[in-house]
Amino acid sequence: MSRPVAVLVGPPGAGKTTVGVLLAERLGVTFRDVDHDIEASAGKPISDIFVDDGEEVFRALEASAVVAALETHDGVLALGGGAVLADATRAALRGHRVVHLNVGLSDAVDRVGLNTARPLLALNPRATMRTLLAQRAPLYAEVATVVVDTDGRTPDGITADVLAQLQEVSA
Ligand SMILES: Nc1ncnc2c1ncn2[C@@H]1O[C@H](COP(=O)(O)OP(=O)(O)OP(=O)(O)O)[C@@H](O)[C@H]1O
Ligand SMILES: O=C(O)C1=C[C@@H](O)[C@@H](O)[C@H](O)C1
Ligand SMILES: [Mg+2]
Repeated sequence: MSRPVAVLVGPPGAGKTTVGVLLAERLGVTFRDVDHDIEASAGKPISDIFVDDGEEVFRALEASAVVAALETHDGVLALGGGAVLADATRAALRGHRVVHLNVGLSDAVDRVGLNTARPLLALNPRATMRTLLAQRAPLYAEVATVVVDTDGRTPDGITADVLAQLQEVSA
């Protein structure tokens, strides 16, 4: 059984996909994004899964996709922003190197913008993001072995910090 070299968690706009790609390049490993796994197996975008099937169905697909990816991927793995909501997913993350990319309200809203690909943030993005950050902060903290702040920082700088902290943890 393989295990990821690092699992990235954090809210929408934290930069899991952006930093994950850079981190994988720096480590010479492959990058995998559970959001993409779900879209590939459902054959449609996440926004369509939310509209056609509802959030509950999406969360069930997500929980299975996370377990499958944790068991089979040996590179860098990014989870969806809400994956940590599932008790089973938080339990499955125990023993893994989990990097929480931390982002504050202002940077998160700026980065996510008005992009309708994020169904939860399609209406009133700022208020929704504020609630989501507050509700999920303890869940990211519970699973993280490394925390990196991303506000006002470039993806390259964040990636260097993640690498340094991962090395410290495994030293
Ligand atoms: N450090 C950063 N500074 C400025 N912009 C950034 C930074 N990191 C990511 N971005 C931009 O913010 C947007 C969201 O980034 P990204 O898709 O990587 O976030 P995510 O955490 O994967 O979000 P989601 O949970 O929705 O998948 C993208 O347009 C990306 O280019
Ligand atoms: O924060 C969330 O709940 C989500 C984040 C995205 O990565 C996707 O997994 C989906 O849009 C839900
Ligand atoms: Mg992403």
